[in-house]
Amino acid sequence: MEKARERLIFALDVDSAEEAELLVRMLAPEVGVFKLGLELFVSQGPQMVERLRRAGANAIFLDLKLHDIPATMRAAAKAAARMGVDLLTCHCDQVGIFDGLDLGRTRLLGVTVLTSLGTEDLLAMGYPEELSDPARLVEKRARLAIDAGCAGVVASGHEAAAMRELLGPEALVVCPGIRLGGGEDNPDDQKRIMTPQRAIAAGASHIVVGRPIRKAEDPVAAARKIVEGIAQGLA
Ligand SMILES: O=c1ccn([C@@H]2O[C@H](COP(=O)(O)O)[C@@H](O)[C@H]2O)c(=O)[nH]1
Repeated sequence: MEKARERLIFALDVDSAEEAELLVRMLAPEVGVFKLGLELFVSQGPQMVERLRRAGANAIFLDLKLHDIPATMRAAAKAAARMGVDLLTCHCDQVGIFDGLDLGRTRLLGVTVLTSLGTEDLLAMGYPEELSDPARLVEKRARLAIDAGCAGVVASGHEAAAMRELLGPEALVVCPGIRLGGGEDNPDDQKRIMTPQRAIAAGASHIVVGRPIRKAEDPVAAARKIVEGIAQGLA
């Protein structure tokens, strides 16, 4: 089960430092990586990284989805690396953004197409018909992410198999938009959803889960059930 647990990333989408610490203490035995996203980072600031560590988070994923000109992206990535986070997300619109940059233990993940987006959203954003299928755009953006110097990508479970084939066995393929009952569960604002088992079996290295654990009656039991799903997907 240890191998399965390491692949579960829990999204700490709360705005209070105390609530985040409580969740880390409660879920550390079940979860491999804790994700510090925009809500908590903007509310509490960089000090939150150290607070999560002290609460028991072994690995921290800073999900800031950096998006700016190369000089600003590089400077922000270096600042995140100084905090010693394990993973950091960015949008990669230009080749070679991070060329020659030593970020130590911090590995970069390129965001491909947000899991809350579907074909209609891409058309509304101005993408042409041939790129309005999220899978096509994910592939293009994954290539840019790797060319920019990322260790992997964020994509939905629907693209996990294609990502694994394109990027090879070592790449990180991190999949949010996870729902336990697949299409039958409440998707909230997610459009491209998949079960833990199917996402992992398709080639995801990690899955990201927030509300299905946080809003469960028993978050520890929900996390355990997800780890079981991951183990089945690995088998
Ligand atoms: O494409 C993306 C990229 C990041 N996320 C983040 O993952 C979690 C998902 O939360 P749920 O409650 O399990 O839906 C959230 O923190 C997002 O910011 C994503 O969903 N999709």
